[in-house]
Amino acid sequence: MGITADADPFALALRPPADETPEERDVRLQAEAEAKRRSDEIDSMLQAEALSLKKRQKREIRVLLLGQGESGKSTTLKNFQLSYAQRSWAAEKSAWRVVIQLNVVRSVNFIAAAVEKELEAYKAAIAGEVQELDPDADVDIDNDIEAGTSSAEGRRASTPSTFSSQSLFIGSNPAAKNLVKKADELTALIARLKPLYGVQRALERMLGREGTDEACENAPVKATNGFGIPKLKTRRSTEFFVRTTGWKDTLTRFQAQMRSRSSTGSSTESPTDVRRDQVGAKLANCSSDMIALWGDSAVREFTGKMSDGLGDEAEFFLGNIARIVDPLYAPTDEDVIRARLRTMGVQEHRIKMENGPYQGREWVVYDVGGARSQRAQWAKYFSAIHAIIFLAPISAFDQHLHEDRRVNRLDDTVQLWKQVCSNKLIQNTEIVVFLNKQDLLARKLASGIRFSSWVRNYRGAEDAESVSNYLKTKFTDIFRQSQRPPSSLHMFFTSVVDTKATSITLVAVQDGILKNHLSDLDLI
Ligand SMILES: Nc1nc2c(ncn2[C@@H]2O[C@H](COP(=O)(O)OP(=O)(O)OP(=O)(O)O)[C@@H](O)[C@H]2O)c(=O)[nH]1
Ligand SMILES: [Mg+2]
Repeated sequence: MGITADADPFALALRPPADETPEERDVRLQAEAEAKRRSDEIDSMLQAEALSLKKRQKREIRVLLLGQGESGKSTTLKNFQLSYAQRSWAAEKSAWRVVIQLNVVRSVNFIAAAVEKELEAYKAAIAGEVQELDPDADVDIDNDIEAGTSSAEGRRASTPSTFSSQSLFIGSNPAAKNLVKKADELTALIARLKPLYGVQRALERMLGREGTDEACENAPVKATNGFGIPKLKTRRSTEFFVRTTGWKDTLTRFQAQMRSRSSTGSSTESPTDVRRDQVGAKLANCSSDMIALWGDSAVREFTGKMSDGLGDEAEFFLGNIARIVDPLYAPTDEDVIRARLRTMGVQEHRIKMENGPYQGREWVVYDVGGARSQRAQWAKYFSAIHAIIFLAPISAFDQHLHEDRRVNRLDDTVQLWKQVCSNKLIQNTEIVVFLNKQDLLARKLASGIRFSSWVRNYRGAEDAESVSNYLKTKFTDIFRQSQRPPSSLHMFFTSVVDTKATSITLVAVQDGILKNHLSDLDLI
């Protein structure tokens, strides 16, 4: 049996009252007409908004940057900003000063703690107070700073046992023996650098320190061996990060305030001013000792033998200490490109093209955190993107993940690449691969580190071109297995710290994306 008007609760509710007068009827009809007019108005507003959003989206090129931690994703993003939005790049440049100073101080503290650890081990051996140092253990500089101790002091409190002074001393780094010849000089130098622990903390607070990524510490991840690479043990990952991009606005505003205060001659100092002044003074005081530490041949030899630990930015910034700690220091384009600030979560960046044939069009670039604990967040960005740029840092073939030292970085990249290729959500997406860090690969191979020692199946020459071509073939083979159209893969050899070469690569990337997405991008 069907529902009658009497049984339908909606019809019942909307039915005019049975005793409605003609006047009441007119009022009711007028109110109904007014309600309909307003509803139509809202509908057409929503329609217009949806249309304008669609139009805007048609003018967007949405790109997702993927790859393990330190693969060069954020550096690639900076290249987009430098190439396509020079005005906003210039406006934000000065905000990077604090990050760059933090990069320098962090590297110096890391080296000082590593050297100190070796010298303490040597002294203990000489004094007969031998304690076992784990040759594979890393300097946990963040914990030392928090605890207010040096790395070696912190370590002294750990379980002692015995072994021969010879093996103790040679333990962690074969280049360590040359440090001993200068033990007293280096110990005094490192003692003078102690104020830099406080400077590191202060700089982190200026950026809005958010702590460490507990989730990725000692993560029990099973190491897979795509290339048959040895595995090592875990270590803590405690690199500084900020979660949002807001720090740039805060620092830019702060710097603008400073400029206006100095131009008006105002002398009222805020706590941040005081902190900044103290940081500046301590940096200036330690400047010559920082330069001396990095300039020391034994220290340089020792750090050169540490494959994991110092970031790729370290060498560049340590070579420029005097310039960076100068009170009038203003970051250059290259400084900003090289600055390292770990990404957490997924950050959306809108880059409006300020010039060129696509002026007015907008890049929407999603920059993700690459550490293992971050990767679960990637998938929800897979839909509605035009392209993925996959960063493979191929110089890292002899290095291990910060978050899990059992896992070789090249091996991890290969596993990630397999996952990207087999993902069903991105079957129609352009895939761009940057076989990145070519400059470091060339340098590493030239220094005598052999690719074939780490990738046992490799039989080619030990030069960057041969190794890169070998990897290109391997990456292409994996892509082919996914049975996707070969035309959707674009592969480039890159060093994304080279901004000139990268800007040319980005034009090729843009052309590749636009060519294959003519139908869904509103092109002239
Ligand atoms: N020499 C050299 N350094 C590079 C290259 N690409 C990136 N770097 C450096 O490597 C470091 C890490 O780069 P990022 O761009 O921060 O890496 P990321 O992939 O964003 O890392 P997460 O944010 O941790 O996921 C930075 O200090 C860069 O300057 C390269 O091609 N050559
Ligand atoms: Mg990043």
